[in-house]
Amino acid sequence: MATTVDKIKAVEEEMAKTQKNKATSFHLGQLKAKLAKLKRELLTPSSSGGGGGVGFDVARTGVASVGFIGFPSVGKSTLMSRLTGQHSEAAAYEFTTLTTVPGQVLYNGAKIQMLDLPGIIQGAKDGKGRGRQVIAVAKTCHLIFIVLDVNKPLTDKRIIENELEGFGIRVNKEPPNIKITKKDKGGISITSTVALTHIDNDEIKAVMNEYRMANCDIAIRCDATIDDLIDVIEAKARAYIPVIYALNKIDAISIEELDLLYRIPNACPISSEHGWNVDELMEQMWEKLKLKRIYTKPKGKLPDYSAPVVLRSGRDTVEDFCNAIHKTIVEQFRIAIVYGRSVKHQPQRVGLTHVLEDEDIITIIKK
Ligand SMILES: Nc1nc2c(ncn2[C@@H]2O[C@H](COP(=O)(O)OP(=O)(O)OP(=O)(O)O)[C@@H](O)[C@H]2O)c(=O)[nH]1
Ligand SMILES: [K+]
Ligand SMILES: [Mg+2]
Repeated sequence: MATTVDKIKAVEEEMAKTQKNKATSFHLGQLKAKLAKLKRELLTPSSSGGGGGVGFDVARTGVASVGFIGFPSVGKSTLMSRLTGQHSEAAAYEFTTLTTVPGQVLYNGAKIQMLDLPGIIQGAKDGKGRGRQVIAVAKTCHLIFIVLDVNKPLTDKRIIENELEGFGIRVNKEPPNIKITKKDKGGISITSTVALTHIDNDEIKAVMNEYRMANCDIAIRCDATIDDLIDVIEAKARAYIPVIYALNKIDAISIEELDLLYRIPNACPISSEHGWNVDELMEQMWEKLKLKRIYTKPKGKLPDYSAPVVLRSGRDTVEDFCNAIHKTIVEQFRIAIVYGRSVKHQPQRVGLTHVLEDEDIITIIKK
């Protein structure tokens, strides 16, 4: 019997043979959906040849985690030791690091977990080396540092991105603005608020057909591609994760070369060995993580600026704040008084569902 990897290869070959035009768009849509389903099968731990993060995952600490991904010997472990003080074995030979090594940094009062990971190689997503387990850990992180050696070709960047993409990670991207609502009958109806330049209705219908979704309303609010549509259907298998390219070993290049590196978006040139520009890397990390520092002000006293409660965006309501301090607080909660960017009036009384912003000051009034 053909393995999932064989089936993927067959579909990819057929796609390569098929020219994209009006007559083939239904067929191509079907193939793309087939491919996405096969890839999910490959990555689901229970299926044959699958690989989850089991064995490579470690206990999570702190408010957010950052995973280090890169080819062997680009300097991930040197960076880890530099940032966290947690020693992670570094050496001139490849695959020095064989498992996840956790460490922690305290930045702006937030405890952030750093995960040094083994190096991956091209083809990792298809099961080469232990790449799948490594990428599975990265998929659960809130931010990924793609570490690159600036002495190596810049095409490495694209190769690593492909590996992550193939594992369902979407790099520096928001989920596509497409809403699919299932119905009992009535077939497929497609509405779009912008002109669709990449897909036609035939293709969309082919994908929905392949997923056995015969009745649904599809509202498209972006110039989506067929891959975007599939990403929305496969939402459970996708992770939208911010990435910073840590361009390491800049001590080995010239100033002219360094100037070019500064033009790459989402990149931060560094030298792990010498500690050059790692402050900048930490600043970029802070921006990408979008954490919110909430200062507590005991009634009638000054706010405590020394130890903020740090929340992640999306889990940033007054209720989340209460739970971050102690589970029982919500039961005794009457009202909160908030100063800062999240409120119009300074101060303002708010309830549990109110969304807080970075550097808000809060007083909890109990029943
Ligand atoms: N010149 C220079 N060398 C560096 C720098 N950072 C790391 N190295 C060297 O690169 C080699 C590999 O470093 P590691 O930290 O072990 O790299 P790694 O990515 O963790 O490697 P694996 O765990 O094997 O995947 C070592 O010889 C380091 O001394 C740097 O900023 N500049
Ligand atoms: K190494
Ligand atoms: Mg290492």
